[in-house]
Amino acid sequence: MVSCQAYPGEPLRHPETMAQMAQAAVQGGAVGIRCQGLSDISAIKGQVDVPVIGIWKDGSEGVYITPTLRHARCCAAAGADIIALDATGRPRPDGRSYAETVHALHDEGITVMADCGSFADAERAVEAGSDIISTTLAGYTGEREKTDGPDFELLGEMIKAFPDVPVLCEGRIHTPEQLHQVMEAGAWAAVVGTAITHPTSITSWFVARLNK
Ligand SMILES: CC(=O)N[C@H](C=O)[C@@H](O)[C@H](O)[C@H](O)COP(=O)(O)O
Repeated sequence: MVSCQAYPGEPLRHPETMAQMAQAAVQGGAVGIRCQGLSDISAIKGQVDVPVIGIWKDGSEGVYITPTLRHARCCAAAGADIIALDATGRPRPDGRSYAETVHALHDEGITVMADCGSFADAERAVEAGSDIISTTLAGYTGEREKTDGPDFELLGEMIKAFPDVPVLCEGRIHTPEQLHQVMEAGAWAAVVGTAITHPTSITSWFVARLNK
């Protein structure tokens, strides 16, 4: 699957642009799209037939990926097929726990993906009944080192501990070879973002190599 996101203030941050990006990714073989924000979700849902994982990023510190039940409900209303949310134990702006949020969403028939930053998050996410658990926040919550590539160690631990739960690998998959390794390790699916859809980062990788 491919994550199509542009960050605040960036030139590509426009729903139509992200919808075009998503279509281009699907043409290349993506079987699902992850995207951010209500406008992007609805624009992309209008243009692709593959499942869409929706998130709403609000802020940039603490719990910012779909931080409350309201954010998650809005993503579902915008058309997302799966809603991903921060599954850490950190305080959430609406005071609900992750588990309470998942239970409320399940009552409404919404499929939930848990963005985890550690094995403890994954345990809590499975306990809460998450439909999919993911390594998305590994390296971003201070609990694990930010590895150069995907966090293979956490991925392996999650696959081993939860054989009956779909485990998705997301975060810093930068090459086709890394994607292959992730799937060989037993991931149920993987999301690649920056390396496919963020030209500013990709350009900077080339520039950094020249300046080394
Ligand atoms: C930590 C966080 O906020 N991750 C975000 C989650 O939606 C995105 O910024 C990432 O691009 C996405 O997870 C895909 O990962 P990568 O771009 O590394 O392939």
